[in-house]
Amino acid sequence: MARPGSDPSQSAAHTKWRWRKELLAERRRVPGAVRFSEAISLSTHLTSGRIVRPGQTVCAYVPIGSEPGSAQMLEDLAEFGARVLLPVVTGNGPLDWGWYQGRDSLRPGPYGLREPIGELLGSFALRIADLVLVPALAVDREGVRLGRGAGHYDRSLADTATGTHLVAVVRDQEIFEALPTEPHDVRMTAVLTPNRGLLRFV
Ligand SMILES: Nc1nc2c(c(=O)[nH]1)N(C=O)[C@@H](CNc1ccc(C(=O)N[C@@H](CCC(=O)O)C(=O)O)cc1)CN2
Ligand SMILES: Nc1ncnc2c1ncn2[C@@H]1O[C@H](COP(=O)(O)OP(=O)(O)OP(=O)(O)O)[C@@H](O)[C@H]1O
Repeated sequence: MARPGSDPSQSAAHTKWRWRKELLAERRRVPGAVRFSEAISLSTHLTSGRIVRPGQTVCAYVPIGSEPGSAQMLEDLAEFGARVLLPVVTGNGPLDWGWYQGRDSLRPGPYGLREPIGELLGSFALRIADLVLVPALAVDREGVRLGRGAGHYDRSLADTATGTHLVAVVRDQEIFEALPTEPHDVRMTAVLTPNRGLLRFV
């Protein structure tokens, strides 16, 4: 990828915007068959018993567009015995959460998202999670994550209990040496990729 340089005359927010554009363009070029096999690999890691154990609570996400993963990943996690929470966008504040109750329990939400139809548990539901799978466009060696730029996850993750694993999910090529960062960015504790599995930062 043509990586946007770190021009000191540009703000971090502007540099982030340039990274997002490149990363999204790169993702759109990934053939469907590659996406499909990468999604299977992610599911295999998540149900290996080394990342999540049956009975644990996982905040996951329903992948949209070219994001890594699949709706099947949620089914696989549930079948494995994990309790799966999904994010619900309610405005500009932190995300709300609802239980994943099967593929028929999703309805269309904003930005082309699919969201759970059940009861909303409130933003603090995140505190019962053992692990949060965080959608990301890229992550760096220090755990800095680049998201879509709406700030939903940064606002939500500030509330997680200490000890909660924060796992960015990206493609193997989306781990970089150093990404632009701002003070509100919440560091990930690990990254999960299809081919390398789980890499811990701390
Ligand atoms: N799957 C998923 N769920 C998520 C997020 C995410 O990044 N991915 N979010 C992370 O904060 C929150 C929602 N925020 C979002 C903010 C912007 C866009 C967005 O720009 N969507 C594109 C279309 C996406 C595509 O097709 O690739 C758009 O509306 O043009 C999506 C989600 C909560 N749920
Ligand atoms: N904890 C916070 N409190 C208030 N505003 C915040 C907070 N975190 C992020 N923001 C605001 O949200 C906007 C987007 O932030 P940023 O570019 O870091 O998003 P992102 O992490 O890439 O996206 P997302 O979290 O939605 O996936 C910024 O304008 C930022 O000021």
